[in-house]
Amino acid sequence: MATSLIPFASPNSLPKYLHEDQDGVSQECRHLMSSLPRDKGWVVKHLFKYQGFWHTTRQVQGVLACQKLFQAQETDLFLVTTPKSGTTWLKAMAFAIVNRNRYPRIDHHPLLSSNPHDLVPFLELKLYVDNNVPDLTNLVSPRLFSTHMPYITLPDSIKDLECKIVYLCRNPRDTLISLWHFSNKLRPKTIGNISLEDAFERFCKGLSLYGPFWDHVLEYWQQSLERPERVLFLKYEEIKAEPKVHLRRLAEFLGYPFSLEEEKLGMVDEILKLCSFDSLSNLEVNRMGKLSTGEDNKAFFRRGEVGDSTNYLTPEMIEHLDVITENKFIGSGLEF
Ligand SMILES: Nc1ncnc2c1ncn2[C@@H]1O[C@H](COP(=O)(O)OS(=O)(=O)O)[C@@H](OP(=O)(O)O)[C@H]1O
Repeated sequence: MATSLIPFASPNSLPKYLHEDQDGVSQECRHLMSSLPRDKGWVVKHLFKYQGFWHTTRQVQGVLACQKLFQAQETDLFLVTTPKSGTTWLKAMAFAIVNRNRYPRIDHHPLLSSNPHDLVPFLELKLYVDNNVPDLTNLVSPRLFSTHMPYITLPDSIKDLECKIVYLCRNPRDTLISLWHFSNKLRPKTIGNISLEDAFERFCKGLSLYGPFWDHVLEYWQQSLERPERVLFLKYEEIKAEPKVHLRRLAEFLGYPFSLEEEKLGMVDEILKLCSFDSLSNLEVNRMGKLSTGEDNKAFFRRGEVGDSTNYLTPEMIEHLDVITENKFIGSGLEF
C-alpha cells in the first residue's frame, strides 16, 4: 500500500467528488473505506479500490449511495463512459437526439446555454455524491443519466430492468493524455502538476480514476456481445471517423431513429454541428461558465482530436501501452 505526503486538497477549490474531508461521508462509507486497498490519487491524496476499480473518497460515497438508493425505471437511458473518452460529446448528442421534438428550434436549444454535464447528470458524481435521495421528479421521460461506474458496480435495478446502456470508450493513449491534462487543471496549485511519467506509470498499473482502464472496457464489451439490444458499445475514434453513421446508430439504439423526413431536412447534420467540438467549445457558457458541481466548463474541451497522445508519449511509452492493451484484450475481439 502506497502512502503520500500530498496535503489534503482545499475542499472549496475542488468539485465535491474530489473532497477528502470526512464531513459529508457516512459512517457506513468510512467503515468500508477503512478496509479497502488505497493508493495515491492523481488530483487528491487517495484512491480506494472498491469492487476492483479505483475511486476517490467521495466517489465511493456516491457509488454506495447510488447502489443503495437509486431506483431505475424501464425507460431510463444510461450513458456510461471511461473518464475522458468523450462523455461531454456523447451527452450532447444523446440529449439532442432524445429531446429533438421538445426543442425543434436549434437556435433556442438548451445546449446553447447549458453545458452537457448539467443536462445529463452523473449519478455518483453529482446526484448521489451527498448520500441523499435526490429530487428526480422534474426529470421528463425518458430520463437520461450518466455514470463512469464499472458494470459490476451499477445499481441492481439498472441490470434487473435491462435498461439500455450506451458505452463509450477511447483508445488508452489519448485517454491517458486527456486524463493527465484534466488532472493537472484540477490539482490544487499548492501541490503542482503530476508529471507525465508518474501519470503514465500509474495508468499502466491500472491506478487511475475508475481504472484499471482495460477491465472497465472489457466488462462492457462483454455485455455488448451478450446483449447487443441492451448495450451499445462505441469508440470515440469511430464516431470521429464516421459521425453520421454513429449518430444514426445511437438514435436507433436509443429508440429515436431519424425519419426519412428528418433525414431530408438535414436533422442529422444539424445535431452533429450543434454537438461538435467547435460549436460547443466556442459557446459563452462553455468558455466562461462553471458546472453546478464546480468545474470550469472549459475544462471539458481541450483539443478533441484523435492521436494527440503522439505529441506527448515517447515511442517506447506507446509501445509499452500497446503491449498492455494487446495482452489485456487477447481473445476478446476488441482492439484499439
Ligand atoms: N464535442 C466534442 N467532440 C469531440 N471531442 C470532445 C467534444 N467535447 C469534448 N471533447 C473531448 O473529450 C475529452 C473530454 O472527455 P470527457 O468529456 O469524457 O471528460 S469527462 O470524463 O466527462 O470528464 C477531451 O479530449 P482531449 O481534448 O483529448 O483532452 C475533450 O476535448
